[in-house]
Amino acid sequence: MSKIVVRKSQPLKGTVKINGAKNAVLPIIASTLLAKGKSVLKGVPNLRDVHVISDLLRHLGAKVEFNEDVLTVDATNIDTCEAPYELVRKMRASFLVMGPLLARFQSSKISMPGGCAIGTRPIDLHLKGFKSLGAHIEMDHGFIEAKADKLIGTKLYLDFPSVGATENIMMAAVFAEGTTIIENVAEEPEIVDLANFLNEMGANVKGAGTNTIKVKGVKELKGATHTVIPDRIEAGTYMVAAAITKGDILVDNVLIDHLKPTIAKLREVGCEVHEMDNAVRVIGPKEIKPTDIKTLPHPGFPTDMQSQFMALLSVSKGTGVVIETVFENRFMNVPELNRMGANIKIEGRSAVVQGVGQLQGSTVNATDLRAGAALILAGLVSEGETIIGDTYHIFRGYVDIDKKFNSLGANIEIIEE
Ligand SMILES: CC(=O)N[C@H]1[C@@H](OP(=O)(O)OP(=O)(O)OC[C@H]2O[C@@H](n3ccc(=O)[nH]c3=O)[C@H](O)[C@@H]2O)O[C@H](CO)[C@@H](O)[C@@H]1O
Ligand SMILES: C=C(OP(=O)(O)O)C(=O)O
Repeated sequence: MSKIVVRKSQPLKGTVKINGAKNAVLPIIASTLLAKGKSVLKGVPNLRDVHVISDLLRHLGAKVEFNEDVLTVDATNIDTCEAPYELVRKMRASFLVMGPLLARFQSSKISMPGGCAIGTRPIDLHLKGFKSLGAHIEMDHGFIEAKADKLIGTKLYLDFPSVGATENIMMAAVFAEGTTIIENVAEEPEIVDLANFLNEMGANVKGAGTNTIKVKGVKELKGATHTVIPDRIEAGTYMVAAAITKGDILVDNVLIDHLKPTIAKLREVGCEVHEMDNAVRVIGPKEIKPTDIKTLPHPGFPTDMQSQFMALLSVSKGTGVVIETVFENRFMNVPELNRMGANIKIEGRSAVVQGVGQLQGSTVNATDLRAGAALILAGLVSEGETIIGDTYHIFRGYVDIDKKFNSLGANIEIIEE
């Protein structure tokens, strides 16, 4: 397995181009199962997770090709509606094939996704939605089997605006008889991108981006061509890199509207942030001011940016509090940052981050994807070398992370072992 070595760097300067969003493309790829004919997805990031879901679709019988950043899927012929453990355990988003398979074939059997380093991550809300549409759900030997004679439009209220449940139920409802109204849904930009793609394929989905989505059942979907939205979390990570290294980075290919909470917090810590049409320039402050952060469903501060800001606050001039309300266990990177000399204390769902003058390079482990990104950010301003293990988490979500950082003046090396 590879390790990432990060050496202390000068202030990072230059331009970095952001790839398509992992969290948009995964549900969109799953949704291609709904259509007969070929779908062409553009701006697809070359990430481990994209390869995992492509393999899952191939296992089901779809034809999938991935060249440069274009992924084509033809799911006209599907051989099986069963997704095995080996494919689902690699990535929780694999469970997103259940909604489309149930919608198109009235049957689907998917291995239960496990928890992960950030929480137990149950799927009860997904199942509640399928049941409400008329599916019968059974759990058997670690599999969840959903079956229906036919799905019928329904009205349901999500107890929590879960991103995955909103996506899965929205996809399950596209062929249901009548109209499905889902209330208290997630409003993330990735939900809007999925709804746009579904509509491009011929679905009738309204309200994505608000807290109520209405899906009017249609008879069939056809393949469509779609460009995936830019990755707001990858963008945010490079924006924090400008702040922590006191550099000056132009982050290109972004949608400013999706970056509002990140921009607001960067301004609070003293950054100069210039918003442009499709780019944002972040100039780091001489001294990083502390701030408080509370993660929330969109449009609140994204949990996927929490770890990166934790690294930033570790070197601020003062004390900040980070409250994680979305996942119950997303502070696994705190002991790793503390190994690097940070001063962070956890109290339940809050972390009190007292800024220190200097971090020290250490041997640390990426406990999850964004925790890994946070360790890279911390490594950029640590004395000496930071050696990061369990790097596969990082490659789930960041394309060419070493090359992109090095083009800005960093000294990051991937060592294959
Ligand atoms: C591939 C993808 O898009 N991943 C994102 C997605 O994950 P994911 O879709 O898994 O996240 P959810 O929004 O579903 O989870 C949020 C919270 O709801 C809980 N929950 C969820 C479903 C359910 O049936 N029951 C339940 O209790 C979860 O345990 C968690 O505490 O949204 C998260 C929240 O913005 C992001 O951090 C992830 O990067
Ligand atoms: C938690 C994340 O992803 P996933 O839901 O795929 O684990 C993430 O992108 O930070």
